[in-house]
Amino acid sequence: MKQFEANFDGLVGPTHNYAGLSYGNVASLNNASASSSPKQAAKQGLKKMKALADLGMVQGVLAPQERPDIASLRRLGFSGTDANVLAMAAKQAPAIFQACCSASSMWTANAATVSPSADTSDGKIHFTPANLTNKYHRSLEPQVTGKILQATFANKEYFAHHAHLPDNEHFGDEGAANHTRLCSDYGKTGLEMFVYGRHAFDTSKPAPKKFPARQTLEASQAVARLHGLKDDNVVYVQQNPDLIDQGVFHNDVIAVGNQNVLFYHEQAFYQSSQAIAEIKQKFVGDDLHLICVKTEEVSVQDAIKSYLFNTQIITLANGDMAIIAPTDCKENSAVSTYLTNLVAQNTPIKHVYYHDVKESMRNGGGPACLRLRVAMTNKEHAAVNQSTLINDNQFERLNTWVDNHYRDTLHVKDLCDPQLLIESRTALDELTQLLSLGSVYPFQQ
Ligand SMILES: N=C(N)NCCC[C@H](NC(=O)CCC(=O)O)C(=O)O
Repeated sequence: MKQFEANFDGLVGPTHNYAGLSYGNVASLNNASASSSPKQAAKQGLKKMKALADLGMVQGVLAPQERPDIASLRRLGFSGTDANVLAMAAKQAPAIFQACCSASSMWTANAATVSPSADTSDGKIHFTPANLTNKYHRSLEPQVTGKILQATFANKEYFAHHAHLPDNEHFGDEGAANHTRLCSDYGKTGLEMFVYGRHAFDTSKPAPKKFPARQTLEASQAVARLHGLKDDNVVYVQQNPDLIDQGVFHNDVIAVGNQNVLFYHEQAFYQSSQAIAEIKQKFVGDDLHLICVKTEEVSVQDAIKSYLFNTQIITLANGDMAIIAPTDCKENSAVSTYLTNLVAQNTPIKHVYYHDVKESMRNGGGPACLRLRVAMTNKEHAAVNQSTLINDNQFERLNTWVDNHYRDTLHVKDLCDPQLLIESRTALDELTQLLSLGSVYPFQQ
């Protein structure tokens, strides 16, 4: 039976804006209050999805969330009509209000952790939505993310869905951004690598000093248990705390893996040589390619600015691997030189394709942030909600939908416009028809 890895990208929502919400994510802080283009952001994302579909990849889409999140604002005591809730919150608590307007669910690498059926004890694909406790605006996502995942992967014979971990920072979980699966083939049992930032229940252990560690070891261990993974097929690696303090807020900013390739910066991991030794020892297969980028080749700052490691590494139909990189990598001389040399070396990576995802990059989200990977068999592929898969028709329909409902520009001051809430809800109601999701949003209950 054929095995492959699908990418499910987050569709950018109608309220995409730069609110400087993510302390520790340098791009988010640097671009706070810049004006955004929700329409361009969504179309950039769709263009990348279509490019991968045209490369023969299985490409899906995960719907955005209802923003402004009126229900969350009411839970905080803002009351009256929806318009009044918007006006009251925007006036009395602008930072909280802006957090309730974020389109951050677009970064579906943070939507969940996914364990393919070749790894799990019950032979199903397991999903655990990330609780994203460290950032308030992201902590609003897991409930609806769970509903969207269950409407996308509905067939209980093939897909198992867990509740997100407890909403407490001891179990801070940022999903697939801190999870990499190494395997000799997508359909064979893989080594699932969980990267965490701190030990929540043992403060004697190393931890970053300046920026928060958003993922805890205990959260990663809980997900591995829930997914029924065997200890021999799991490795826990601590992120280098010094790098978190330089702005590496998720592991997918400094490392990325695909099948038998781990592409990472030499400073990525704490006690790196022990971590790599354990990965080598546990990897099932013989030709593991560890592509370690040295600081003198690409500095940590260049890696963070260009998102060299927030690239997607995909396996094409002919077996070659390709890197999907943001154009920011092309614009950085050290990084573009590195990539040009890389494809000429003797590694499985033979091609680099650049994509403009600048609207997302300005909030610290690159190509890999925008996608959730799901390795699957043909039968599991057939069991997915087919309306969520990108083909020529669905691409056209979604682009037209964006053209009809999205604003060309948006500024933080526009977020309390009652018309924007109406536009967003109208758009999402139509989207749930387009993607055959059913009523997944609070406003539809
Ligand atoms: N690396 C991965 N997998 N995901 C990137 C997430 C970026 C996101 N930015 C934001 O949420 C900024 C929102 C704002 O400031 O408006 C975050 O920090 O959680």
